[in-house]
Amino acid sequence: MRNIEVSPSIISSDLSDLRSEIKKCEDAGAGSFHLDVMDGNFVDNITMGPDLIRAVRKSTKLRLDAHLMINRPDKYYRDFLSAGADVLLIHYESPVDIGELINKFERDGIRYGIVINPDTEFRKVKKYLPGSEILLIMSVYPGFSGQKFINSIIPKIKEASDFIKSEHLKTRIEVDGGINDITGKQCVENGADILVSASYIFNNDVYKSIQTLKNL
Ligand SMILES: O=C(CO)[C@H](O)[C@H](O)COP(=O)(O)O
Repeated sequence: MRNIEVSPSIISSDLSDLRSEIKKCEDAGAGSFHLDVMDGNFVDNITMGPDLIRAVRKSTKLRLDAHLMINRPDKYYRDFLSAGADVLLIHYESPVDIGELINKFERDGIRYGIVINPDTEFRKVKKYLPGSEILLIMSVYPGFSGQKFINSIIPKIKEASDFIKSEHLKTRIEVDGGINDITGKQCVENGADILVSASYIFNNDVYKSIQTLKNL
């Protein structure tokens, strides 16, 4: 497995704890951090904004992906970039013109990835993949950590992986939601490159669980 991306959304909101947890994840071999940005509209939850991302940025040099679960990624994406996010993950389901937003990213050299919810078919985003660094396949309905992995998304990972190989694209497949040693293994076997995980890591020994996912 190439990359374990830790989602620190369930770590304490105490900043010194956040820093020590981040350090622990780095020492365990995490490849990047996944920052869940939720606005209480696109999903039924509110989480980190640019200021918290800025705090995480100060604590790590690893890649920061900002997963924008918000209604207006077009209006706010610059705030996340200036806070220190490296890659913007935008939902196909966002109520904005995704094609137009991607054109802006391409023009301005912004790194981005496309996210699809469990019910969204892979074929809908095929055309956006050539410039997309990441295709994030959600394995839960976005909004909350600690949900159960939805098994029916597995064929979508395989379909995306076959397509990416046949088109010789560089897009990496990431899976997020309910990832543990068992579900993570299924994702890897079907072509996932990056696994995002929060509860499996933080409800267990951080070092051991990151190592287990890395070794899948
Ligand atoms: O927030 C989420 C969905 O919106 C994620 O599922 C989170 O990034 C990972 O959490 P967990 O590993 O507990 O499923």
